[in-house]
Amino acid sequence: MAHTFGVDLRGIIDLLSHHLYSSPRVYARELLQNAVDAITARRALEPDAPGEVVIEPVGSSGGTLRITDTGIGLTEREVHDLLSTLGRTSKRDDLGFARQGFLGQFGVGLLSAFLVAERIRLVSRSARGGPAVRWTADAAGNYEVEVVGADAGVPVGTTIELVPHRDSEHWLEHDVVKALVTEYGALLPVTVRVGDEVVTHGGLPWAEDALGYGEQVLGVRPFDAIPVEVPAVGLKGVAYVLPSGVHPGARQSHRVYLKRMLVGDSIEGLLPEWAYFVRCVVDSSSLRPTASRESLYQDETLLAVREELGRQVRDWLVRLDATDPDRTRALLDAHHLGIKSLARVDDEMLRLVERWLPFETTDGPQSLRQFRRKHGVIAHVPDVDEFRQLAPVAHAQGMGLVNAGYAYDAEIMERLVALDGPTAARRVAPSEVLAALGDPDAELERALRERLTTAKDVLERHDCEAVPRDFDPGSLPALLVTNVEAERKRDARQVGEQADPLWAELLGSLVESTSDAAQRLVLNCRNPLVRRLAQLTDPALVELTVESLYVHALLQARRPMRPKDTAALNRSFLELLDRAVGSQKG
Ligand SMILES: Nc1ncnc2c1ncn2[C@@H]1O[C@H](COP(=O)(O)OP(=O)(O)OP(=O)(O)O)[C@@H](O)[C@H]1O
Repeated sequence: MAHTFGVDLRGIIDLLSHHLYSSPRVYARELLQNAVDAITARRALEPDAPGEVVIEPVGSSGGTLRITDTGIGLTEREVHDLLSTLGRTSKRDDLGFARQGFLGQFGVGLLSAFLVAERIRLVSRSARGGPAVRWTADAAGNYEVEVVGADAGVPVGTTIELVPHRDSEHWLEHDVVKALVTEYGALLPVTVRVGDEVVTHGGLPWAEDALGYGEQVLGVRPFDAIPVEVPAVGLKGVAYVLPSGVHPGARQSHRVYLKRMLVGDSIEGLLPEWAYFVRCVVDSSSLRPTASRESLYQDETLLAVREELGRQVRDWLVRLDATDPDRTRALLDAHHLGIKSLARVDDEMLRLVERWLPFETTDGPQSLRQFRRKHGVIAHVPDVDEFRQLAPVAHAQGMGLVNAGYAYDAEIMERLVALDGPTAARRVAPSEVLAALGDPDAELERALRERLTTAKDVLERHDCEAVPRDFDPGSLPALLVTNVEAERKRDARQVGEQADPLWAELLGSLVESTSDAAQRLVLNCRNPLVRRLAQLTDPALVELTVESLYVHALLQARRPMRPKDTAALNRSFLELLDRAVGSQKG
């Protein structure tokens, strides 16, 4: 024998309120949506039919909330069929596909009224004829239907009345209702009133003043407003480029309307991740909402829309680059991370980065293109600290270096090589820079090494080995580099394989060092102070000079100062001062 499932309405309402909808506030949206759909249905029969929804919150109409529409209304049969059967809807066709033009489709929305009401009363008269009908239902699943009568003066349309739960009255009061209805429905294409106040806008506010609307929505004046459109899903709107201060990890959130009804303010997944500095406000006629209508269904269509919107933002960037260099630079300043990330996979973005984004170089901040024009190749170091150490050395040798130690830099260099060939960019190993330093005069080196033996304690204290070398400019007394022996040996072998024999030999001499000190102080024998150091006889002065040179080189390398470095700085500075003042007195 066949049986039919029974449904416990209380269980279903509990499911809706705790697991489908995030808050009881959605009741306002569902009622509004049904009213608008009813007007749409009526206008399909009578194009000139009135389109108005009036909401009277608790207080203005006694202890209940009333929502009246001038829609298609319901016949007695439809009331039984559509309102009293869970999941039954008039908004799907015979094959079960959502009908064009309607907001609803699942046949459960009306139940959300039970999130705030213990009883729903509905009076309706169908535009298709027949008497007015009254339907009364409670949250336990009991309902009654009665015919009001053909001559009761009920106009075509529907009035729904909610009798609130004891603790839900505030959801139905004027201020809350007005705020909810305005938030969800301000852009709806019908007139919606809360009491006497019309809350609908009439048009799309971003179409009138995109930047002004953006400022209102974002709380800050956008950098720019890009009109976006995806006709395949009836989508139109604006992509707002944020002015600055957005973190790349920040969650993207967009304001999305479906058929002019708000879905939400923090909808994700509408733009590719790289566009983290863009926020959209869009309305679409055919993107699919989830059953709660609080987010978008993640399907192939949404993926295609995401691609297309990403493409439109990117095209805007390319246009900006071609027409407005100053704004392009300002944009890159604010959002270089997102744009760099895009440059890894997009050649036009790569060119934009190459032309406009300032990189730290031995010639000061400049674009890769500028650097390449001067040096022929983008010689880059893939680590910020390494760059800081090597930059003064390289600069002194007239060797140009680019700091490629920030996010995406290395991949950008690889892309440049892939596009423009191996001469476009080249990674520079530390040993390559050090190898360019010459051998000092033998006599001077011998004298200097003797002094360095005197200052052995100072050098040991700083875990440092001193190496005399000969290089330009003579004004630079010393350089401090990290002695990463293993890495240097590896680099040297690598460079040695590629470099000419002379270079390979120089490299070999550097690598042969057996010191396991963590740092290397490269003293410049061309520098007058270093030359004088070689002649000093007072051991205390030798120590003071070596420590001062060390501290100076440390500051030059822009390394973070550890407490013992700060102590050394104070000690040497004060002692030098003391000696200078003392000698003045004498
Ligand atoms: N104000 C109204 N005027 C006319 N018919 C209505 C009204 N409200 C509800 N109905 C009828 O009741 C049916 C069920 O409504 P309900 O809100 O539960 O689901 P839905 O709107 O079809 O879909 P969804 O669950 O996506 O909102 C509707 O399909 C519609 O036919």
